[in-house]
Amino acid sequence: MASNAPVVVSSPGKVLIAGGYLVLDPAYSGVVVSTSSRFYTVIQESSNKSTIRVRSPQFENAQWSYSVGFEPSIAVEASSENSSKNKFVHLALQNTLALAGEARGVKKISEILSKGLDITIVGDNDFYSQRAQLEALGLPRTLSSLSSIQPFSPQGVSLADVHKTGLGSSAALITSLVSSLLLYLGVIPPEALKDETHEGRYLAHNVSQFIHCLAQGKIGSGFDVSAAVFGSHIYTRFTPAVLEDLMGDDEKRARALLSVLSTSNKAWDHRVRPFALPPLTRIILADVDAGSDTPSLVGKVLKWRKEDPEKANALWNALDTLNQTLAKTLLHLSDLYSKDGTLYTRTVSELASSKHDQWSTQAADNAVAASFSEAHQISEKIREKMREMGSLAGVPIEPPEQTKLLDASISQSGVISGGVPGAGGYDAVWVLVFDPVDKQGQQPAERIDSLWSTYKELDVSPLSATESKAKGIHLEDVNAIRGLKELL
Ligand SMILES: Nc1ncnc2c1ncn2[C@@H]1O[C@H](COP(=O)(O)OP(=O)(O)OP(=O)(O)O)[C@@H](O)[C@H]1O
Ligand SMILES: C[C@@](O)(CCOP(=O)(O)O)CC(=O)O
Repeated sequence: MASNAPVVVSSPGKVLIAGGYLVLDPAYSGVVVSTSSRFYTVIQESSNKSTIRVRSPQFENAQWSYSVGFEPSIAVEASSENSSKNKFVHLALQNTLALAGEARGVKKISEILSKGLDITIVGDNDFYSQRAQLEALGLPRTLSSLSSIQPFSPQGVSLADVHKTGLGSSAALITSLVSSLLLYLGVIPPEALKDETHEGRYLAHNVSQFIHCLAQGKIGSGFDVSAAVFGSHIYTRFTPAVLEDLMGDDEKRARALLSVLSTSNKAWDHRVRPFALPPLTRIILADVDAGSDTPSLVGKVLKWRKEDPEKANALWNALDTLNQTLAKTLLHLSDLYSKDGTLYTRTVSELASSKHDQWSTQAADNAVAASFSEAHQISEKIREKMREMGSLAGVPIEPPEQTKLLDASISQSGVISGGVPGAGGYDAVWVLVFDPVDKQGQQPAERIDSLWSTYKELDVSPLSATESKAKGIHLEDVNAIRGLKELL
């Protein structure tokens, strides 16, 4: 694929709307929604022989040079002149190039790299808190203010100091970087990034999943990388054993990279089942400025599960049934739309201007209203169980401050459901609202916007993301992405 035209590959961020904690166990599944906010990796040929230069122009001090050696095997070395390190980028380069060497032969890879590479990485504004930008522009924290911030806005800080919003920046970054390299080095064809079921996409998944685990120093559930590769879906994790051999030992890694990461390795047992939010709805995310430490929440919940397995398993089974029912109900709504779009569209317009407790009248003889009402009730039960898990494990999964914010949000007209994403804590919420075709009067999204921007008890800032319907990794045209070409 090496050519003079830049190769641009994007990957979406994620929101785990159901299945936090449970998704760590292959016996359960999580419902993950991919976001319109994406990471973009641009690869261009450079004139620096066997040198790879990587830039992240949104950050201070974020340019790294690497030299590539080919004898006795492919080795990527960071230049001693780099003023900072980027472990995620370095490991992605080292392991993707090594795998490409195994797949295509070291000679071929050294030919492709004979001119060197210039790589530019950017993330949509949503991945990083835009509070400071909005303040500098004198704008309120609303959805419309966000659209006036320049794309890929400079953050004015180094990567180490940036305030992330929880959309999975490192997973989206690794996936777009790894996939763009696999494409550039001819390991996968462009079709892999267009066709949802192409084998090359599965390879991009396995390689990204491994490198993300290696960079994070642990084998997590991997739902974030999976969303970055495949888009919204119902995710069941892989058994961690598949990666164990590659995690610690450099020697084993050098020998077994391709055989472990190959799509023919049957030890990859993760499952990706289709999911999408219902038509004429919109997810709205908020960054809440009261960070919590996900690893410590996870550690405590898993410790509680070990100590009190009977109670924990009963709670997890009940939660899983609710999570799967929520996914099924939301998917059923897409079916109802396909069967009778007119009824569906009309019902959404009606429900959009009333509160969830008034939907039961329509629900009696309208399957669309009944399913939306059910989706509301199930997600409230999920919140209840997540709070119960929090209090049993002694961790703030949906702390009282977030309960108040969510209750106030969900009681607005036209709001279907909501919750704390992923591991929960203080730092984010999501809500699902109607987005009717017929936009008369105040819209549900505007009600949420106005509630959040005037909310006094917590510092809430919306994100601009909606659900990405483009299924995961995407091959882009540099001219079609606003603000990208100017950064190259
Ligand atoms: N724009 C970028 N350019 C280069 N590297 C980046 C960029 N954004 C993130 N990274 C890499 O990802 C690392 C952050 O990973 P970490 O796992 O802490 O984030 P995360 O959990 O994915 O965050 P969040 O889910 O809040 O977005 C950074 O230290 C850096 O190595
Ligand atoms: C708690 C957990 O299930 C989800 C964490 O998700 P998030 O980073 O809070 O979006 C951990 C994991 O799946 O890796």
